[in-house]
Amino acid sequence: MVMARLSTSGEMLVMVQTAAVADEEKEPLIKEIVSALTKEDQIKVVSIYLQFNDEVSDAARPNAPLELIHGQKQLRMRLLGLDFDIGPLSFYQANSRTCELLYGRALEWLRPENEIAMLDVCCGVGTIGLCASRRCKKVVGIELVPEAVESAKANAALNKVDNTEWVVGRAEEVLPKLLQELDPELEVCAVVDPPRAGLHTTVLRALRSCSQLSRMVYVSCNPDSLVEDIIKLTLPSESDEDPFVPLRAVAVDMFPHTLHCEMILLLERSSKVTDPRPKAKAKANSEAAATPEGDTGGSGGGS
Ligand SMILES: C[S@@+](CC[C@H](N)C(=O)[O-])C[C@H]1O[C@@H](n2cnc3c(N)ncnc32)[C@H](O)[C@@H]1O
Repeated sequence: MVMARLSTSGEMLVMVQTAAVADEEKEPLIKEIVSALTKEDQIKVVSIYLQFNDEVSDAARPNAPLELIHGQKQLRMRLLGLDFDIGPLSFYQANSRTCELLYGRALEWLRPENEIAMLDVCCGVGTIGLCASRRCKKVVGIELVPEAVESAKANAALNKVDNTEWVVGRAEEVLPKLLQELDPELEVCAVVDPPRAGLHTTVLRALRSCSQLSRMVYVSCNPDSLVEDIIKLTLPSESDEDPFVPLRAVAVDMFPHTLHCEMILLLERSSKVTDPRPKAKAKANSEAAATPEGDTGGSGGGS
């Protein structure tokens, strides 16, 4: 398996994954890979990693042996005026250009302004949180992969951002405690951007029951898990007076010529949203009253 990542300046990081090889086969294998990947002038391969993976999986595995066999450790990406250094094991959006549109719209809807604190749940190398950090009081990012969290910290320093905090761990283990320990005076908003499986029930419950959390943007690459999670965040229940309400949604064509896309969905607390339905109902009633004998234009029969 070969994973290739192209930077905005045309440089490439490549990770080659094979089954483990005997010690005496390793050197010749490395020589062959490096020579094959660097002889092409048109592609500037600046970093090559080799990972041994004996499991039945073609994904980058955080705990499998990994070796830098050529060039620099990380690839630099430029995004919305900031620089991000990323390694081979960290998630990074596949399409840099569309990614700017995605983050731009997500943050426009989220409005992480002034004194508000922002949670970046499943933050990867900290891209969304860092893009928001100059607008809000504080950003707290949570991410499972240690390499990505190290990059998020380094990326904050690289961009001279000093109001962020990055926590490594599973969101379902870290987030409930983190929300409980928040300064109660602080208003909070959140971006959640989980993997295809969506958010863990514990995370959904913690987000829903945190009254300081007024607004949330859900970024998703899987409409099935998005729908399931949104139902859990919005369905009215007797014990919860103030569920979230979905307000806006848009699809972003992150993967052109495929059936896949990213979704952005804005949720606000129901107490902060004016229900448009009474207005619509009042309008329909006044229109019906203005029609002679309330005639709706039909043949006169009831329904
Ligand atoms: C779709 S990516 C989004 C990353 C980042 N927001 C971005 O736009 O680049 C999902 C991220 O969630 C992380 N992740 C997966 N399961 C997680 C969990 N249980 N808790 C926290 N992070 C998790 C993955 O490692 C990955 O970085």
